[in-house]
Amino acid sequence: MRGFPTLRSMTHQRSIEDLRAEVDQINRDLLTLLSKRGEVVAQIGHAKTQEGRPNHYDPAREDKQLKEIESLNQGPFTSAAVKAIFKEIFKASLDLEESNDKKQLLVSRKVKSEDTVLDIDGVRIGGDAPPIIVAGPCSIESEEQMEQTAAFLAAKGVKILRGGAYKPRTSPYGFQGMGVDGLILGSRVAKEHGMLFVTEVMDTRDVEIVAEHADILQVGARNMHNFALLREVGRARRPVLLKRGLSATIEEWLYAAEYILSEGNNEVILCERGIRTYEKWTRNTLDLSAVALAKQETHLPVIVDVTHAAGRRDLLIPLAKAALAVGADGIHVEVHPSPATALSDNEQQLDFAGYDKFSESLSSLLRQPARV
Ligand SMILES: C=C(O[C@@H]1C=C(C(=O)O)C=C[C@H]1O)C(=O)O
Repeated sequence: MRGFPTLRSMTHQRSIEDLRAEVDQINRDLLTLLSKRGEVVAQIGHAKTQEGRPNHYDPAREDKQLKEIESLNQGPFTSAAVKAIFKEIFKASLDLEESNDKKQLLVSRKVKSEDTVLDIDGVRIGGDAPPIIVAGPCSIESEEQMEQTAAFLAAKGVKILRGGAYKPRTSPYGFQGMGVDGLILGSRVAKEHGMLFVTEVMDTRDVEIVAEHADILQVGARNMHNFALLREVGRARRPVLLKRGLSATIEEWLYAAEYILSEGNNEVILCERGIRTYEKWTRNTLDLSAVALAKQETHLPVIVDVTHAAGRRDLLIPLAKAALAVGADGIHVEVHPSPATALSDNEQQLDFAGYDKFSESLSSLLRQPARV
């Protein structure tokens, strides 16, 4: 039939409203399919987590799907347009997998929104407690050294005495620590002065003996990735001070804490101690954003080891002030009666006069709980 369209043929052309109603229905169908896809993807994500796969992102799998989609595409959209849409779907799917994973982390605020406050024999750490000071020598060296340090620090109101009995030294020929004798000495001296004793454990085989003598077990920066040790301290019924690894990302640090919590030990104190960067004027670079982020993402107390972060005495006061300003729940600082003759870290430990100046400079900040 030729000529102008008749009224009848025109009625075949559907109205915009009618077409839009169909689009609305297609949107609903697409959404149903997308949600269904999201549920399946979430199950894939869960399976990956259970298998212990470190990455959810799988570019090869995404690529395979894009190739198939391209070969099936018959228009009207170009392959580039269809692929762009699917890439968005993959991205949203990956976000879903990863956020589900985070949601389940025991360290996360999504699982426990309120601050964890440790109460170790009346010493409160985290939440609304005023910031604590953990102080003492790098290594336990002698009775006289420990006695003098504990007496001095206890008189200044310090409640937690540190001191290494097992030392992770760069050189195997460096002083390796006093071992069990150091544990016995450190715990006795701390007790005599009404202090808690924190010391590092480096080996799964030592966890039991260290837990017998220490009030808090320290996992050092070099062992943050020692998953067997993390699990073992997770089984020990003692609070754990977990230092961030030298080159660990914040995520790796929090996963390390997760290892401990996953074994049933919820009493973990995170400790930022500076990370390795290209900077040479400081031993490490204090990562203040890690402190703020760890406080934001987790419910655990976070303290800052200013001694190792700086590696030099002249920066301890400003760095400690900065740490408290970003919400740290405490400061870790090395103090030795005679740093020049110390068997380890003699560049960075404070002597007693230095500690006096340090604590006076921080006194107003130490009275108040950290508030950001
Ligand atoms: C769902 C998966 O995880 C991610 C999301 C994908 C998707 O949405 O199709 C594909 C690969 C991964 O990056 C998977 O590995 O299959």
